Amino acid sequence: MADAPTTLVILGASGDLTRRLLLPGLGTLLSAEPTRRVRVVGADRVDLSQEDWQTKVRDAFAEAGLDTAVAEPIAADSRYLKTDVLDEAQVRSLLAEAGEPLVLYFALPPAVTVQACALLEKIGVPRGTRLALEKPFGNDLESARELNRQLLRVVPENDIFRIDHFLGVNTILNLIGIRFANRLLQPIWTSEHIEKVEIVYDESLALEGRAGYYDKAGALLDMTQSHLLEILAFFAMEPPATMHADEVRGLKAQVLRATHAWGHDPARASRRARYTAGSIEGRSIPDYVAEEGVEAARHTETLSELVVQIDNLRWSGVPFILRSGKAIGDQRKEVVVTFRPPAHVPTGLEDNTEPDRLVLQLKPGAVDVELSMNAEGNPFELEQKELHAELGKPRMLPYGEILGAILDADPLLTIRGDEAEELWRIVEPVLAAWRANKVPLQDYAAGSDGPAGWGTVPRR
Ligand SMILES: O=C1O[C@H](COP(=O)(O)O)[C@@H](O)[C@H](O)[C@H]1O
Repeated sequence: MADAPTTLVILGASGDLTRRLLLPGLGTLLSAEPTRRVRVVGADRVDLSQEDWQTKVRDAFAEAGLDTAVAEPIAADSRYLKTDVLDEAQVRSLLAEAGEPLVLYFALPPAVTVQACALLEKIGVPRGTRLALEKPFGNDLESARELNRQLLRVVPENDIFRIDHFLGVNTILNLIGIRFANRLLQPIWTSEHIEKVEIVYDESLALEGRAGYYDKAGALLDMTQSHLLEILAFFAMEPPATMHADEVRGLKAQVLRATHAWGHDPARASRRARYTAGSIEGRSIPDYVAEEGVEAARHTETLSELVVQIDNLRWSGVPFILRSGKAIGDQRKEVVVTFRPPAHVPTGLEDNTEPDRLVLQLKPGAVDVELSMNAEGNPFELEQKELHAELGKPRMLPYGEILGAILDADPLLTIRGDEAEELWRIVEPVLAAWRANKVPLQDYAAGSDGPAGWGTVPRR
């Protein structure tokens, strides 16, 4: 007899995450892998008829371009179970009705997720149940540790999937290919050859009505503590022998353990700023503090920069500049590797060029290699030339990749408990320095490129 399909229970089924990301992601997964067997169960506190839920599923699948022949049986089989995740009787009944094997996806506010996990600890879950949790994972190192301990009382580590959707982005996964499958780059991926690395995710997007979440998080927690440090981990980890989750996640945790604020001085290693009114591509953007739901007294930053060092043999002395901001005029979503100058350029060649650079563009995906070459006119004059390759369209949305891995019970594309704790351990001293007002909160006009003078590395 064929194995039963995995049941994906989405807790928080009427929410924004489900509509915008999870169901479309699932749609693209099923489009790329139409023979996959999955049952979708929506669960939430609100009243929703079976028809309305199935329409939601159908609409999201259609939006994702999923063939009706694949979409229809899954949508028609999909059920909505009205459930308050904090009510013991209702959760028991949800678990009994959902069937196995089971994935419980918490598309819920973090505080509710924590309470719901406490309830699961009390009532237990069927063996083999997988738990998928969205960021933020805890609100500080201590709460992340406590949440890890609690989750481990419910299911084993490899059944906990801490989500970071950047790990499903093909251009970020390409870091593994570009690093480890190229003889040309492998030997030079060290401090001997690399001068600095910039990991930048500057968005033109402003607050867009997300004050409820963003104003409490800010740029450092929203992007650097999670996504940018995960990119750094892929960029800087030691070479894995295989792509097995235990091995790759172990190597990522290892490099994160060696990561600290530049000079171990979080105040000098970080910068923060907040946008004021401005305009982006004709859209006028109000001052951040004038946005609905923002508390000016929180001093939330919308742009942050953190320089870190990795205290190990491979990376000693190389600054990694992690920067991300909102309402930035010139969107830049890229990893830029600047190489050291050659040890000697033959005397007689006129060299006015910049250092060699490798630019990994994360969105849209492309790779640029900038090299010094003989100029078109005078062969004794060097100029910078760019080799450009497009990465092409991903096979599915990032959430599709991640859901696929969860349904396969493969934790490779999610964050292990100790990694999650390291991410907090790295940024907590920065937050403490900011709270103590050791770093001024600068401002920049929406649509500008942020305050001048950033991107430099303080002397250690
Ligand atoms: O997790 C988040 O990521 C997005 C950026 O990711 P993208 O895939 O949408 O480009 C960011 O805008 C958001 O603030 C943050 O919470």
